Order: sequence, then C-alpha cells, then structure tokens
Amino acid sequence: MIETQGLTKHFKDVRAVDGIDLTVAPGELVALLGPNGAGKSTTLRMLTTLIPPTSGTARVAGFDVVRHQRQVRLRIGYIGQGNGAGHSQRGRDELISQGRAYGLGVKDARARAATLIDSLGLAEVADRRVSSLSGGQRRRLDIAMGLIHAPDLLFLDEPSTGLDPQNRANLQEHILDLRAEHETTIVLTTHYLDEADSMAERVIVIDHGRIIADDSPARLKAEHVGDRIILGFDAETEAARATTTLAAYDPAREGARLTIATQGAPRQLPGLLDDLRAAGHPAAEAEVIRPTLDDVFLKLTGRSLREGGAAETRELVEV
Ligand SMILES: Nc1ncnc2c1ncn2[C@@H]1O[C@H](COP(=O)(O)OP(=O)(O)OP(=O)(O)O)[C@@H](O)[C@H]1O
Repeated sequence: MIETQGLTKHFKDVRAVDGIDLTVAPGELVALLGPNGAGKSTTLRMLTTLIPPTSGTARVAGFDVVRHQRQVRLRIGYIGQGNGAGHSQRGRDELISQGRAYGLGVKDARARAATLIDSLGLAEVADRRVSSLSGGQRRRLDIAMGLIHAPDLLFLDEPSTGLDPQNRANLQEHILDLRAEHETTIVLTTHYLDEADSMAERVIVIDHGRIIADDSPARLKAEHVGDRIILGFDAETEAARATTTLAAYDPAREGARLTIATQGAPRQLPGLLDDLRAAGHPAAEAEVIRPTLDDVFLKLTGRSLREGGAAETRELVEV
C-alpha cells in the first residue's frame, strides 16, 4: 500500500526527513512515533502529495506521489493537524459537500455521510452547526470527512492531540472500529506513547528524520529493554543468600534488594518466589517493572520522549 525508497525532504539546511525506506502492507495500522520535529508530519505530507520530496521515491496505493498526485489523492484520506470543517455549516452538509467534491452522486454522498455519522457516533450532533461541536466531536467529523470517499488508506496526523483523555479513548475506539469494519490501512502519527502502544500493531520510531526502530510494541520493548523483577528482603543477609539461590537469573544486589533483568517477568515471578520460600529466605516484597515505549526511545536515543523523564508501569505484587 505504501513503498518508499530513500524518501528525503530538506527545508534549506534542515533535514526534516532523511532517507526513509518504508513498506506498509494493506490492512496494517502503523503508528509513526517520535518527538516534536522528528519529521513525522513532513513524511505524511509527502505521502499525501501535499509537498514533493527533495529526493527518493514513494508509491502510495500503487501510484507515484510526484507523477500521479491525482490518482494518489483519490485513493487516500488525509486528516491533518489543523483540519476542521467550516464553522457555520452543519456537519452532515459538510460531509455531503465533501463527498460531492470527490465525485460521488448526491444519493451516494448522502448515504455515505449517514453511514459515517452513525459509525463515528455523530448521530446526535450531525445536524448542528460545526461551531457548536466539542473538540472530540469535531475531530470525529474530521475523520468522517477523510473517509467520505471510502479510501483504502487513511493518514491521520496526531488525531487526538488536544483532546481530553475521555475523548481520546473514544476517538481511538472509533478508529479501531472503522478499521475492523472496512479493513482500511491506517497510518497515524502521535507523540502519545500509550496511543501508539494500544492502537498500533506496528510502531515506527522516528528521530531526526530517520527510522530508528520498526516493530510491534511488544517486540520493541522485549528486544530493547526487557522486564525487571525487584525483590525486597527483611535483611541484607537474606538478600545475599537469595543471590545464591537465584544465581541462574544473575541478580544484582543492592543492600536488601535484588534486581533481575529478564523477559516475561509476570510468568517467572511465582516460580521464583517459590524457590526463595523453599530455600528458607522468602522475599518480603516483589515488584515487576515492565518497559514502556518511552523506555525503548530512551534506550535507542539516550533521551526521553516525555518531558520529565521516563515513566514506568509498575505492577505491585503481594507476597
Ligand atoms: N515548511 C517548513 N519550512 C522549514 N522547516 C520545516 C517546514 N516544515 C517542517 N520543518 C522542519 O522540519 C522538521 C520536521 O518537522 P515535522 O513537522 O515533520 O516534525 P513532526 O515530527 O511532525 O513534529 P510534531 O510532532 O511537532 O508535529 C522540524 O525541524 C521542522 O521545524
């Protein structure tokens, strides 16, 4: 559905996108994740024919983005960061006009608008003026506008930026439903780690205009970071003895605490606690620390995607 080779965009001396090779298969949901200025939007704008590459090539839905712009545009939907339907129009009318602009007949445009209004949960507000809609409702209307001509491929540039958590969750659910229903290929950009983690089966991490990692969230986390198990003991002497019992796990001891770097920690922990109990020095507390995509980014770049440093998902386990 998408194939790029050495895709590059320079703005004067800024290398916004620096040689991206990317293949996206039909039906994939891919998240481009990276910090501000990484080159995500510029990549999307080249793939959607809005700006030409400085060098390299890109084929989208079977057509070259420079030589066959029109063919590409007919087959894709693009929802940019600052979209927003006209203020004084009613949502339904905006949708129908957009459908007409893409060459649908009046009847088809009406029917398609009605389907999208329904599936994006806009039934109650579609006949109100757009200016009266909430941020989340407007974003859903934007998405309906991008889907009116039933594109095979949908590009979403930071779909949930600026929405509150409730509306974000809502929007994410709608996007996943649409995809399940129509098998639309979706490429979205985000700097919300949890969004990339929960929505996409494939995350492409971009930094300084280059792809620095490309895999499923689970594999990225397992390959680059892994889990940690932290065990606390009542006394240092017990921790020292536990180090011997658990030698196979190569624990690192600091006072009365042991840290074990591992994969699949939640499955390993019960057996490990049993071993300690059987050896006569049970752990007093145990903690599993699972990596986030931010830990992956931190590992790959030495910087956090999140201001204020990496956050960890901790699962406390009673022992
Ligand atoms: N029209 C332009 N003229 C000059 N520089 C630009 C232009 N558009 C983007 N850039 C620069 O290119 C780099 C990549 O920007 P881009 O918007 O693609 O990043 P991004 O990853 O989408 O960031 P954000 O998450 O903030 O949207 C940045 O350094 C940006 O300042």
